[in-house]
Amino acid sequence: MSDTASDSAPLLPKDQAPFWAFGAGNMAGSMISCWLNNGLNPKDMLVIRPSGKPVAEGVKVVTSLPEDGSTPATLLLGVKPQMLPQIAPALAPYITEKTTLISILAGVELETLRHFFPKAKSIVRAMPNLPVALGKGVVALCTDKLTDEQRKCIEKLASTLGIFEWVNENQFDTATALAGCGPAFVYRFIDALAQAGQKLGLTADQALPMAIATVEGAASMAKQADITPAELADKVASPGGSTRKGMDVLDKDEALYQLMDATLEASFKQNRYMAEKAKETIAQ
Ligand SMILES: NC(=O)C1=CN([C@@H]2O[C@H](COP(=O)(O)OP(=O)(O)OC[C@H]3O[C@@H](n4cnc5c(N)ncnc54)[C@H](O)[C@@H]3O)[C@@H](O)[C@H]2O)C=CC1
Ligand SMILES: O=C(O)[C@@H]1CCC=N1
Repeated sequence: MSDTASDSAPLLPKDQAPFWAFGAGNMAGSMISCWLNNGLNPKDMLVIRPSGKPVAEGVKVVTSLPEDGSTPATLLLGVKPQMLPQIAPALAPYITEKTTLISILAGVELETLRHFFPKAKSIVRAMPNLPVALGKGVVALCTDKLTDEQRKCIEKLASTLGIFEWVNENQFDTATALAGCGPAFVYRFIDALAQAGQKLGLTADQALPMAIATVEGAASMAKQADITPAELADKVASPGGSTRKGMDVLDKDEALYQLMDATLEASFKQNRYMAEKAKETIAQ
């Protein structure tokens, strides 16, 4: 894992601009706002989205692809994976031998992206998660080929969003399940922790902030500690105390581990399914 890019280069080198975003919903929108907050020049950015809704001060938003002959040096593809076959034919002519294409589409493989965008200089799959909005996200990355300069630029962009990790493409769906989907699982856990507290007598106004702060504090501590989370758990559990009694419930028949295995496996399988569906469209 890395949280720093290799040097103090600008967020987007001149030769990697203009930077277009095709589709800017929850995820691409969060990435863009983090980059803008960290020095991306809004003038380097063009957002193409059907709603035409503004993104940020100074960023041009259009509802369809420009027809003035302009092309992007870098393009962030942020539509839903199922949209790819519909949007690719119109977008492909804009993706030239000079373009770095960054796709955040869950499940859609490099080979499929290469089929739709054959001329792209490089294609990068990036799997961010929602906390990138705060610069506290996780970004899994893989690519088919990159020059050193492009790699530096990608790492700079990714490190601004949080920490990044290069993975093999055969690890990508697992990274997606763990980190891309992971915030949703953690939010569920927080909600469940708070609801359990309410059932035992706290009000919602008391339980929810306590649950959120407990997870935030525990995660910060796990990040800094020189022992593993499993060992930290044992430090909280005093012999004969109440934590152990609670952990006995989580640990019985490895209940929590089994639940997380099944959870990640279900997400992983859906990523594989989306990959196969996207591949079917290129076989037709
Ligand atoms: N939400 C999340 O936590 C994560 C999402 N992703 C990926 O991000 C992508 C988008 O997901 P969300 O942001 O959650 O969905 P979303 O529905 O918020 O965003 C989709 C965007 O695509 C745009 N769009 C639809 N048709 C278009 C067209 N013809 N031309 C241009 N733009 C078009 C929509 O206007 C919208 O801005 C997906 O591929 C997903 O796999 C990846 C990691 C995490
Ligand atoms: O649910 C999804 O498909 C995307 C991928 C990771 C997070 N959201």
